[in-house]
Amino acid sequence: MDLHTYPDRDMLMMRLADRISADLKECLLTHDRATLCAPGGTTPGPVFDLLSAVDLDWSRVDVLLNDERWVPETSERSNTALLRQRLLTGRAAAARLIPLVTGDATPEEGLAALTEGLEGVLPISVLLLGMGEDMHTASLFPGADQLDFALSDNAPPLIAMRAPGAAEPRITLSAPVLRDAMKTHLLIVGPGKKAALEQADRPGPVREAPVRAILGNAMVHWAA
Ligand SMILES: O=C(O)[C@H](O)[C@@H](O)[C@H](O)[C@H](O)COP(=O)(O)O
Repeated sequence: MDLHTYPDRDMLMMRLADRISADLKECLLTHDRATLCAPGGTTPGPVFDLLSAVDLDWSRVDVLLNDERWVPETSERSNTALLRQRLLTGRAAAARLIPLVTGDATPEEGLAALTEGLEGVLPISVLLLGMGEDMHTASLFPGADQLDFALSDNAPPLIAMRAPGAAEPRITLSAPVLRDAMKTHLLIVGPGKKAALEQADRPGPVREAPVRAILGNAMVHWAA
């Protein structure tokens, strides 16, 4: 495992934002556009704040969530709202947001339109992921109804997912799309997630620790 440990969370967020912006700039040197794929949840806000001020050609960047909770954007659980408030502001307001939610009642109903919206933005250039203490990443939760499908090599890019560990239905990128990313960073903080990471790093079935699907490709960034 490629684990990077930082003296504190502030340092982690600064160094990670630097790395992600360098990855994006490098990609834009040789490609017309770059895709930055980002998590929701409570951890990445400070990285987004720092990135939003970075001087790069954001008009050539597509921003896509790893996964979305099936809630309206007015909900405080909306990952899209988090991106709009913390990342797609300042200089980064010029980036293009690729939606992962529709006004449909269920993710199954929105799936086809959202999958069409992914055309031209894959593979992911720079992938930032989070992880839960149950070792889920994106919305690949242990015990989720579509987990085996989402982990399979022939999975479609987007999957509707319901899981005991998730408060609402989700839509998530599948394991093959996450694994195809050119650069992958996993952001975790705190002792509970460190212990979970160590457990995931031991051999075992991916379905019991879905983060294993990407662990071999990822730079892992941790601070207490
Ligand atoms: O919508 C989500 O919940 C995510 O994208 C999810 O995969 C997240 O990254 C982890 O659950 C960690 O979440 P925290 O940062 O809140 O611990």
